Amino acid sequence: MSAVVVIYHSGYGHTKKQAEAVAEGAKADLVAISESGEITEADWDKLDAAKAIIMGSPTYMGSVSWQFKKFADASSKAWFTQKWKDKIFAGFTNSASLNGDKASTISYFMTLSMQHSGIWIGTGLMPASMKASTRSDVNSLGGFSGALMSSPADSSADEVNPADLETARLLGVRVADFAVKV
Ligand SMILES: Cc1cc2nc3c(=O)[nH]c(=O)nc-3n(C[C@H](O)[C@H](O)[C@H](O)COP(=O)(O)O)c2cc1C
Repeated sequence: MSAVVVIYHSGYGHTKKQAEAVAEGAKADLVAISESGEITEADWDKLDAAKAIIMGSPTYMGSVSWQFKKFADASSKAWFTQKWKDKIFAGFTNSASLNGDKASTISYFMTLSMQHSGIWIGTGLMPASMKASTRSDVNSLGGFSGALMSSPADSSADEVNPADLETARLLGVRVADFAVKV
């Protein structure tokens, strides 16, 4: 089992690419939440054993998908005994608009992490916010609290932005570093 687990939902495959990039950076186990909002008992065991949990969901209607929320509600079982206390947490989200209220999704991940008495890790990345900045720069969406990706509504999962994937990968690297330190 890996020290870091990436748990995510993706309806149409875009956020899956982002999750894979985070997992690559963190050398993490990937756990996909199913279309019915379920994970297996073995997946729960992985989460219980992890030092760090990185959460991901597309932003749907300004928040996590209902499948992710079903997982979050099911995590109340771990919450009752504070099983995940002092684990490291981080998050990422992807949506169509450049903004699209992605911050609400990241904010929800942070709330969930605090309910589990965890330690939140942000991206630690400076934003690409100069006149010369482009969408080919790392962290061009300026995510401090979590890694952000924007996938235009008419784009396929194979067309996700490489710089956003690199932003995701770097979040994974950072979380894995902290998992070793803590
Ligand atoms: C039900 C639904 C709600 C959505 N709500 C938002 C939204 O609030 N903001 C936004 O920018 N995009 C929104 N989108 C677009 C998705 O976030 C976008 O298509 C994303 O790439 C989907 O990721 P996925 O392929 O991992 O499911 C929504 C899409 C769906 C299907």
